[in-house]
Amino acid sequence: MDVTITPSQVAGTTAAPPSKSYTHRAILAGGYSDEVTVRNPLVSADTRATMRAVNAFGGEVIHNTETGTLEITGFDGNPEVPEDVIDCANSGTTIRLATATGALADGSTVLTGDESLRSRPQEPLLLAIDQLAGRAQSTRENGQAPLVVGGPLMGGSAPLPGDVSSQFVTALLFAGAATDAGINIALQNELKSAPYVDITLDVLDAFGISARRTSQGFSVGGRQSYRLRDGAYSVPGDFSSISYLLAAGALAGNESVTVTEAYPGPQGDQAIVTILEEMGASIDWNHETGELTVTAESLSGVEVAVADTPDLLPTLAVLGAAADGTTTLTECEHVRYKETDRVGAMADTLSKMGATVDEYENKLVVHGSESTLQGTTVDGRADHRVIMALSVAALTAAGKTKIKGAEHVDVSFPNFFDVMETLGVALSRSE
Ligand SMILES: O=C(O)C1=C[C@@H](OP(=O)(O)O)[C@@H](O)[C@H](O)C1
Ligand SMILES: C=C(OP(=O)(O)O)C(=O)O
Repeated sequence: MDVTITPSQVAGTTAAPPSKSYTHRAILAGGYSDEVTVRNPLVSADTRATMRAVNAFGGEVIHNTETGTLEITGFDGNPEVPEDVIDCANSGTTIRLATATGALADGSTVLTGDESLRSRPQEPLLLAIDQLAGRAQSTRENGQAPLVVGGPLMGGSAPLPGDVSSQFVTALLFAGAATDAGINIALQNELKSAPYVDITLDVLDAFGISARRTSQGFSVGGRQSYRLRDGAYSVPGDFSSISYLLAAGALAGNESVTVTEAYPGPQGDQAIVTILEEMGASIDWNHETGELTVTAESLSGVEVAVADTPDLLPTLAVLGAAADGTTTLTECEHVRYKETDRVGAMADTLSKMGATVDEYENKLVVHGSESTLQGTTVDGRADHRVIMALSVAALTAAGKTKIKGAEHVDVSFPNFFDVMETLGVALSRSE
């Protein structure tokens, strides 16, 4: 599907979609448990991949469309050897978390995904699993999926680089609780995307699993049982998704845009609120009611290190292109290992729209004052975040912008374009 966006002003109130990161973890923790209800889950292409993984390991995930809940019967810490290959589609979180889960089973698990996923790095996790007495291989021996993993993983200590993906840490903490020995992770360098491990610790704690930071990295004790403390697990709103709504309101609001279900918590991407304030947007955030309101002002450029918040880079690049002055996004090398190289993708697509952008290995500089965005046809690179960020850029461009392959928003925000329409965006869909 292609979406053509006419420059529009936005206003109104909309609810934040449920968090993708929390939903993946709640589904997997439900899989590791006995019986669990997950309220307010994100049901999207990526979280469906994690549901498939839990089913493959012998659990059962049922989406009750009447209550909007997921009813999970878990495999209770003992994943079965899957009957078939697990298709993780486009989801990095799924393949990493399911790879470590597969390493617990007494047999082999085969995992693969789409072309994008099969190009993303997995080697550090495979080496760690080997170190922990499991077996893990890339079929092409290039550190990428398809992967074959076998167990049972005993646990122990493993070194891990911190600058490729925090999902390796998350994967080992989830699986480590079900090993005999537990797992100690020794980080070899500073952890990027660190708040995502805070989300992991938050979900593990809710499921009664004790895991912690150590002076070297992280540690989880073995022989623990996943048992949800409360009757059901409720997923909070997603701040990465919220970032597009706030950016639209900050750049193209004729009145304010209010996002509900925006409660403060461990999500690193809630930094979008302070970054927008620093750029000059007017924001009102009621932490108790979860209402977050933005009113458009003229924005000025900022310097932001995205080490902790990689998923904000596309949104920030667009904000920078529409702001006065220069926006510099630093510590962004790991943002190249996503569904696409998002540093390169934003540099190319925003340049095509008329922005002046300088791309460096670990830095993206957007010269807002030298940029006049023009509507044109851009390729969404089959990447949900690139597509959503470009949709926001299109609101302020001169003329219409056509975004190709826009259906990929189904990865994290399936009704993104419907929500944009309810906020006043004029758009059309075509095949
Ligand atoms: O654990 C998670 O839920 C995620 C971690 C981050 O990835 P990396 O840790 O690979 O940077 C983030 O970019 C991704 O969208 C979701
Ligand atoms: C990178 C992302 O997710 P994943 O790593 O799970 O594919 C994302 O949602 O931007």
